[in-house]
Amino acid sequence: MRIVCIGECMIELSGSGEDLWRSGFAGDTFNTAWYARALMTGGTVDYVTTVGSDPLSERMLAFMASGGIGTDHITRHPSRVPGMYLITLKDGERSFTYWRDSSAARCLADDPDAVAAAVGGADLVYLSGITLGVLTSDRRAALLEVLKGRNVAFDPNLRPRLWPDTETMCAAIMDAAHVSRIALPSYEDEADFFGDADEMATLQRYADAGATEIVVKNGGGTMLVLADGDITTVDPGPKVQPVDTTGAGDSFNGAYFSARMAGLGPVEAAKAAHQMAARVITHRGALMPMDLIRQETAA
Ligand SMILES: O=C(O)C(=O)C[C@H](O)[C@H](O)CO
Repeated sequence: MRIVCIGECMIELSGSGEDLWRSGFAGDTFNTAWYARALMTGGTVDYVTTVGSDPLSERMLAFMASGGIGTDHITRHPSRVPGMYLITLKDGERSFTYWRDSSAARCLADDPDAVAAAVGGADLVYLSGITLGVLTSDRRAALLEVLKGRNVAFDPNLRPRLWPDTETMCAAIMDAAHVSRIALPSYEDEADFFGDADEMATLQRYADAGATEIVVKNGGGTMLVLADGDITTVDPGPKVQPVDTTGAGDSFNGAYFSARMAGLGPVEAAKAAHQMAARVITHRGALMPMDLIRQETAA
């Protein structure tokens, strides 16, 4: 089994709220690759992006490789450097400050043939609304063209700051939905920007676009799962008090893919994925160390 995740990994600054910051590497699609890699027992997880030729890019690649994530299809930009973001917390709920306007990752689809080579033979290709939001509209179209007809999983991960306006964002999200078999939207965000009246409206919109396997995530609330034409309501159990919600949805996706690759059905996979996300929000930053992910999952 080979999963290919496409997007932007940044330098992440997380901290205790005082002027002492811990730096790491994170970015939604990379976070998903990380959790999938930690939880999958075999197979390959590759990441596709563009990094720079600077020392921090080297460290980023070394970090990815140290986690067992394939970097062979990551391209280099001669002068651009990685983007960066800083996490601010309020009662465990995160918000981000970004420095990414001219990051190297914005060039990840400059060579569509290279992307086609990277996803060739993949069992699953994963991208997000953030992947789309860092690209120009022509590169976005070229990327979606490469992905047409493949087994594509998509998390809309709505980030309005990456887009000129809500209309452009929503149109691009639905363009990606049309090439996706699996959709993993989060209800609250979707309601904010698409005006969905309830979780079912979110599910229906992605089903209408052509997705046949859908999980509508819902923070700690009830999820909806569409699989084989049936819709199941999944109660995730008691709410967890978050320390830092960064990476919750991404870890959900990684655990979901790992569970599906291991043969679990979508409903069971969604339950396992929710358990992973519930653990992630008790840790600071997007990524838990891989050995801790494995230990806590085994316990
Ligand atoms: O917000 C982004 O673009 C990021 O990728 C940063 C975080 O790692 C991600 O949002 C967490 O889900």
